[in-house]
Amino acid sequence: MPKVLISDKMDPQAAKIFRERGVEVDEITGKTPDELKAMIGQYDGLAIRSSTKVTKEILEHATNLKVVGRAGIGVDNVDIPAASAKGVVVMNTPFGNSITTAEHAIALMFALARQLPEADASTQAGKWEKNRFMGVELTSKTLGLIGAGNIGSIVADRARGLKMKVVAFDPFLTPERAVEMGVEKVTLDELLARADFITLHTPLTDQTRNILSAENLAKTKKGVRIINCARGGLIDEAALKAGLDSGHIGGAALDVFVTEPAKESPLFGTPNFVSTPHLGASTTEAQVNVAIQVAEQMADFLVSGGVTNALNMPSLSAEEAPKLKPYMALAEKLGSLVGQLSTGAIDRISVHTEGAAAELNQKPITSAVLAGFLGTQTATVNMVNAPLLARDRGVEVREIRSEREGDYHTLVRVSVRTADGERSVAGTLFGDQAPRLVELFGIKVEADLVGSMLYVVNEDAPGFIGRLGTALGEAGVNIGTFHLGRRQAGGEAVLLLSVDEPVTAELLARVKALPGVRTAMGLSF
Ligand SMILES: NC(=O)C1=CN([C@@H]2O[C@H](COP(=O)(O)OP(=O)(O)OC[C@H]3O[C@@H](n4cnc5c(N)ncnc54)[C@H](O)[C@@H]3O)[C@@H](O)[C@H]2O)C=CC1
Ligand SMILES: O=C(O)CCC(=O)C(=O)O
Repeated sequence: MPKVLISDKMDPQAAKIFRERGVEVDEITGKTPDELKAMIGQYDGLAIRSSTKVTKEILEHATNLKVVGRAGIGVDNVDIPAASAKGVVVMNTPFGNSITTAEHAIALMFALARQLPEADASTQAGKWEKNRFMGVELTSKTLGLIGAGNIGSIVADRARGLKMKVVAFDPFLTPERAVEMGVEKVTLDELLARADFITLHTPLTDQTRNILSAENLAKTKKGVRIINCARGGLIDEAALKAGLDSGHIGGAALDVFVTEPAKESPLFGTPNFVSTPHLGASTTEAQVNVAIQVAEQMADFLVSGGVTNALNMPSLSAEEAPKLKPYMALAEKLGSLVGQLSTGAIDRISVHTEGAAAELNQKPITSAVLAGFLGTQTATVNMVNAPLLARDRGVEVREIRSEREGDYHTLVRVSVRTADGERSVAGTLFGDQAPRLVELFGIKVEADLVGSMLYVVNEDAPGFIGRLGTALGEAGVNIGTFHLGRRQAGGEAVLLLSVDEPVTAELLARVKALPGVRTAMGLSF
């Protein structure tokens, strides 16, 4: 039974779903990195929010880990390249908390417009400072939206409901989508010059870091009010403080900070500054949503191989997974076969699907071929890290589909190119389930690739099979299955035998010494 650790505070629905789906679960929150390192080795899955930092060091100790699930959107707390290199799938729940976060941005916009936190503190202090708190209306004001994705588009919708004019800067926003959202697509400079309120909804990337830098803040309208419910680091906090102090910036509300938890900041205590402790996603509804989603996604993956919302692997629905499973087994065996039989550097692998196989999601099939192929060279490869490893090794990967059936109703062909040219192997599924090799370097064969196998290339001549059988018998090796193919009578022939023991160097020497043998190799699947 797979075992999952929930290491951050999460709605109880998550643990309930894991248990219902046959996944054992421990809920242990608040552990230090060292404590997590010591315990992570026993888990197949790790469910987190933002507190747990899934670093390279933690991953090094995660000997059984297959999946990290983030109950939320941002995955800045997960070292995705390190997870990918280790073959660990990283998933998030990209929609479960979007409405809640958008509402928080709107709440902070109102808080700034009417100085609600300061008015509240003053009133509760018994001051009744009616004349001190003069607000502004939102109606007819211009809201500058930086980032018009899931959350940004909900903010735009709510702002339009408040009769605001919305201008948006997002390099990936199409003109059609801008029209659909009812926003005006503008450049960043135009947004800075026109907006009365600016709200940020982008991830933190090299392009967005300090997108509100001192220079850009200086381009804003005097009195602008700024809201950040996305990520710390999008605004230069020192420049923001200077802008608030000078009065150029009329107000700022931050839910997120460069350093979190933000227990101290030069911004604290600044007039017209409002802050919340990364509460964007903190509503009952959002937390139930993300907890359910993350548990369902992780359980799907651990129990049936379905992949949803993975950031480092192609998606594979729970319905697709059982259909693809036998293909992935076939693809992995074919990849492993070409890996074991190839000598010399391979610079290209092509995965060609024909018939029924061509109608399926190709990415998992290709990843399985690469995992099988690279598994012959390195121990720590799986479908997650195989495409990266192939790229790192300079192997070009091609996918070709032909929906028309050939000799078989479904076929996967794997071709590898080396300095000596291109060679291929092909396989099908018998009864849509059982992987079978049907072609080996241009020779028709029909073989189960299973366990220890002996591969022999010989000259097709009478008496050879008898001599080989005798040699194996004398070596005390029992033959399980025997598969034969030849290019033409009297030409090159191929033998694939499954044997009950691993093929030893001594056995290979005996076989190679037989007259007519061109090559002999041990294979294992
Ligand atoms: N405060 C909180 O508790 C929460 C914060 N978030 C954060 O909110 C942010 C936005 O989340 P979503 O809307 O779901 O993401 P999303 O991926 O749907 O949207 C992000 C948008 O940013 C745009 N973008 C990327 N680079 C840009 C650039 N250089 N300039 C302008 N726009 C750019 C993208 O094109 C995309 O449209 C994320 O950073 C996420 O982590 C999300 C949930 C809760
Ligand atoms: O889980 C949380 O409270 C933070 C949510 C968040 O920042 C996100 O989903 O990106």
